[in-house]
This record gives sequence, structure tokens and C-alpha cells, in this order.
Amino acid sequence: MELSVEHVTVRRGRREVLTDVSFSAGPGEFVGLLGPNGAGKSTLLGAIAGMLAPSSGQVMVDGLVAHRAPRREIARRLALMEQQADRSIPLTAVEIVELGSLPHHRAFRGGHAQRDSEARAALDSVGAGAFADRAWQSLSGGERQRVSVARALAQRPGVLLLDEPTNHLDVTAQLDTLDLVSRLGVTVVAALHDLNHAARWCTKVVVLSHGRVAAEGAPAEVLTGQTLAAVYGVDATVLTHPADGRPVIAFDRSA
Ligand SMILES: Nc1ncnc2c1ncn2[C@@H]1O[C@H](COP(=O)(O)OP(=O)(O)OP(=O)(O)O)[C@@H](O)[C@H]1O
Repeated sequence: MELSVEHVTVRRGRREVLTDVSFSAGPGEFVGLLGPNGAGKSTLLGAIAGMLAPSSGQVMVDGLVAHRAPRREIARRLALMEQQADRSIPLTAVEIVELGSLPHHRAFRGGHAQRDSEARAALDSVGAGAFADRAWQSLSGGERQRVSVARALAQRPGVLLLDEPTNHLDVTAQLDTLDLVSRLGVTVVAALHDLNHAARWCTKVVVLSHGRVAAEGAPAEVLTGQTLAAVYGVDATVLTHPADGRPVIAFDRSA
């Protein structure tokens, strides 16, 4: 599914937190949103999802203007997995995943068996089938993260938005989650803090700094020592992976 962010400026209160941000993502592309804390990654995901109206510019999702289209139409095309809020939700894992599939069902009633089996299949696909019937509150941070990924998958989106999807996950689960997401064949936009993950999985990275696009392009073009020093204020040595030539970043110290 096509996604294009066109000259988006977003204000929160009196502050302009995104300024004239543009990029596009084609079908099946995996775009990494990078940048330091507070750079505007989550705000941009909110604008792409149509939850935040830009003060100028627009986001087009499959031909629809994200902040103007009916929510249900957007929810049929796009799923947003936000950073985990530590809410107490009185539902089981499988019930939470079922909520993800609701935009595809005509009413809350009926079709429950189908929703249940779709939800269990989504949980299985992220290695979370074993805790399908456990209460959300009883799950660890990493287990909740997997359930959240399953919920987004149950929405069968053409565009999947992920806000720090590997947060809370152990290293195996981090690799499994990004592998899984990259094999879905959907357009992915993910806010990532791990630059080596970005180098490994992203087809394109968009680096934000103070709400503006500081760099955009293929990871090997963008993830240079110079850009990392300018945007993150770190000294880094960028190596080349011997197996596939992708950049591997070794951090030396704060610049
Ligand atoms: N509701 C709000 N009202 C005012 N300012 C906000 C609001 N939400 C976010 N901001 C500000 O907007 C800027 C961008 O925040 P955002 O959460 O998008 O950054 P981020 O890149 O996702 O950061 P992080 O890596 O820390 O999650 C920050 O300066 C933040 O303080």
C-alpha cells in the first residue's frame, strides 16, 4: 500500500514539533524513523495514523487523506502499534488481539468463532500462543509486546506503524519480531532507536532532528559517522558487515 507524507507540519500547544516533513513509502517498503528522544518520531506516527491533524500538509494512505477520512476506513488500511502504556486492561491476550480485527467485522455480534481463531493464529505467529488465555495484567513486558504486535497483525493492515517495536524484548524476540514484520509484505514505518536494527531491516531510513528531516535514504547512505555525530552527538565507527555489506555501527563516545 502507498503512503506519502507531504510537507507535514504539526503543532502541539504553542510548539511546532514537526516542520515540513515529507517522505514516501511504497508497497512492502520498511521505513525506519530515527532520531534522538523528542525528535518527533511518535508525533509523526500519530500524524500518519490520522490521529493528529497537521497544521499544514497532509498524509495520503492508499489515496485517502489520513486526518480527514472516516476512522473505520483508515483502520481497515493502517494499524498503529504504540509504545506500551502500563494500563490495567481487564482482558485476556486473545481478547485484546480480537479488538484488532474489529474494523473488518460488520458488528460486534456474530463471527466470534472466526475472530477468535484469527486472533489465536496471530498470537501463534508471534510465538505468543501459549499465553492466549492469560490476563493482560499478568504478562511480562516482553509478552505484552508480542500481544501488541499480534493485535496489529489481526487488523490485516496494508500499512503497519510501529513505535519502538523491540522495546522490552530480549535479543531473540527483537530479531524474531523484526524478521516477522519484514516478511509480512506490508508497508512498515517503524520508530527505532537501535541503529543496527535499522541498518539490518530497513529499506529506507528517515532521520528526524528537532522535528525536521535531517537525512533520508538507504541505510548505507544515511548512517554515516558524520550524520550520527551531527544528529545524535556521538562518535561512531561505521563498519561493513562481512556477510552482506550492511553498515554496522560501533559507538565510541559522546562527541
Ligand atoms: N501533547 C503534547 N503537548 C506538547 N508537546 C508535546 C506533546 N507530545 C509531544 N510533545 C513534544 O513534541 C516533541 C516530539 O515528541 P515525540 O514524542 O514525537 O518524540 P519522539 O522522537 O517520539 O521521542 P522518544 O524517542 O523520546 O519517544 C517533544 O519535544 C515532546 O515534548
